[in-house]
Amino acid sequence: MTSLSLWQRACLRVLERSLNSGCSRPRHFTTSFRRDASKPLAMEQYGSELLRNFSIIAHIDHGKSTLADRLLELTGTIQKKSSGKNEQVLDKLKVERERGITVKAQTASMIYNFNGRDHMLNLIDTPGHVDFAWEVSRSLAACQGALLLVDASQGVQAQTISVFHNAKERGLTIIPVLNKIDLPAAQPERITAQMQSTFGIDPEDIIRISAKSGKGVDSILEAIVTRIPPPSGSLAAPLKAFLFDSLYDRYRGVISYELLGDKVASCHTRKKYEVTEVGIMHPEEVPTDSLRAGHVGYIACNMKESSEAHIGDTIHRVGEPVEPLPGFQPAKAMVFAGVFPVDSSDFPKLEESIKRLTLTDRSVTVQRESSSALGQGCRLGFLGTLHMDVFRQRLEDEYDANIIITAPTVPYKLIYRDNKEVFVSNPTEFPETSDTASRVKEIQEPIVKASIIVPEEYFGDMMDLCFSHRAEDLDHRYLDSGTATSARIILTCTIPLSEIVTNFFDQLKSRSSGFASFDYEDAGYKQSDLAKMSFLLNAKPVDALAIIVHRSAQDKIAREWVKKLHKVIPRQLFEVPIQAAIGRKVLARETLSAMRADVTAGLYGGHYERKMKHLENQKEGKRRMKKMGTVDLPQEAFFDILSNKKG
Ligand SMILES: Nc1nc2c(ncn2[C@@H]2O[C@H](COP(=O)(O)OP(=O)(O)OP(=O)(O)O)[C@@H](O)[C@H]2O)c(=O)[nH]1
Repeated sequence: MTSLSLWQRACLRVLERSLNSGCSRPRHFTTSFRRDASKPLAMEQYGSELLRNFSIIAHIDHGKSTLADRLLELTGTIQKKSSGKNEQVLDKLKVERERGITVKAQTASMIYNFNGRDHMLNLIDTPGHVDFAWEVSRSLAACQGALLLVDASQGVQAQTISVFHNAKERGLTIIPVLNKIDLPAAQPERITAQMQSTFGIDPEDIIRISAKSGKGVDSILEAIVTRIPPPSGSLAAPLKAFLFDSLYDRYRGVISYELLGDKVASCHTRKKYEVTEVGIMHPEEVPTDSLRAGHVGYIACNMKESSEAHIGDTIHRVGEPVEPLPGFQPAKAMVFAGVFPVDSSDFPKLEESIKRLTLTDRSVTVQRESSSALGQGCRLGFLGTLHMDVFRQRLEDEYDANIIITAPTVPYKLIYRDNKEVFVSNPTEFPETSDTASRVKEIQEPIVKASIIVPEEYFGDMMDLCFSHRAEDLDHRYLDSGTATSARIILTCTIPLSEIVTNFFDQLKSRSSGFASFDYEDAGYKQSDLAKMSFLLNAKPVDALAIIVHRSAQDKIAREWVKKLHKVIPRQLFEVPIQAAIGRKVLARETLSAMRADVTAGLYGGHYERKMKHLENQKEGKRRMKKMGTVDLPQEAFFDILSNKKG
């Protein structure tokens, strides 16, 4: 049998001079392209004036994926489901279906006949959660227009504002859409006024729809063609493709179309590749005879390493060098955690799975790390905690990995006395307090500018929540002008990132009965009084449990954690002190009592002294054990401690 690696190829989503593409695991749809399956799709009939590249942007759950499905159905790209089940076509990952969220931007091309001419509309679906803002900007870089979707019952939310500004800054044409007008709680007039006052949108431009029932959706298609400009680009110019996304497709077999046979090169790495296939996402891969100016599609080529695919790279034909297209801000990892295999012999397999997965999710950073408690592992950087959760779930779902993930840490900045700046995102590398005094001049932590939109009645609770998380510069204003019932307030503040990577979001939701929405953006670094807290079992620190804490909360955190450890660590043959310490100072302690085996059980009657002798021997044995004994912390205990952390 041919080895798997021979079938492995890299797929790159590209935007041909502002064209992109996407690949995903094949599923089967009946498509409206009544084409001869043995022949690739002819693309020359879609000149750039007949192309529209657009995205749907919205706050989480406002209906992007549902609208995408309706658009695909209306254009006959997919068949309408007779079951009426609202399973979303573009949410392809298992984790997306289970959680009902979009994590990974997907692409789909549809054909829409307007004024007697077939237009190709390329839709790039975007995620809504704040953690995935990078995916959103990446998608927007490939578009000329965006549908700004707002839920008619919920109105403008925190991410509606951030995605609107993101699209505006890129000069995209924005088509405002009011969704869910079928809901009894919909307040279209009020939300229209809100959109007008918040974004300066003309109410006349707002299209009212129900993505669920399909009402009004047809007018969106018309607006896409009439309001959004076509992509620019010239057929005569040399090939210039913007690399937008990449995917490692381990299941691909032989490719039947040797379409281009062209050699292309990357502006970034200068490496050359042979193109074995090009095509469009429809929403599955559909091979085409070519990709032309403005088209959004994919290139399959013989790329071996995931690290060779640089998002934002420009691809050109070998021998026809071009000026690279402007890339975009690389993703910035904000939350770091160690990932270790439960069975340490599984490390090579885990590392390989992580490598593969990072090709489909380029925002994750990877570094090897080793821990004396957990063995060999990887330190991964994520965009946020939801992103971390999703990545973990994908590792488990798609690669069958059995892993332990350590508590999340943010990247701290240490400024040494010689003015050298070092970023530390692993608590084990954080200096001890004595070190801090002698060599480190200043410790800084990342802060973010947060905005929370909440109905007036929860305002007090939100203020409390912010204060208890070290928020500063609090400010607020009313979002709804005038006398609307239950007016909504937008609260802004700066807050340390470390405070929101734990349970902030859960508390925000529960303390506002789910009504608050939250968004944040990077606001740089700020000096802070931080220290490394170690946890000691039997006087020995366990490296994988170390955390960085703010001094103001150190006692509380120390007490909580030792209690938790006490609960999950199994009793040993000897007594085990569990301590939390900063430097040499112990802040909290619990004692795990020894398991007492009845060493006298086998003795019949006998002398009292004989019994005592046995007990003394046992005591001595335990003392010896304790002296040299390390506490075996089972992996499940790690799992319990770390997964319970938020509780
Ligand atoms: N009543 C009603 N429900 C809708 C409508 N559009 C979407 N929904 C529902 O709203 C929920 C969220 O819809 P999605 O399409 O998953 O939202 P999304 O914006 O893609 O969510 P993310 O991908 O997580 O950002 C689903 O339960 C949909 O069925 C609508 O027009 N009317």
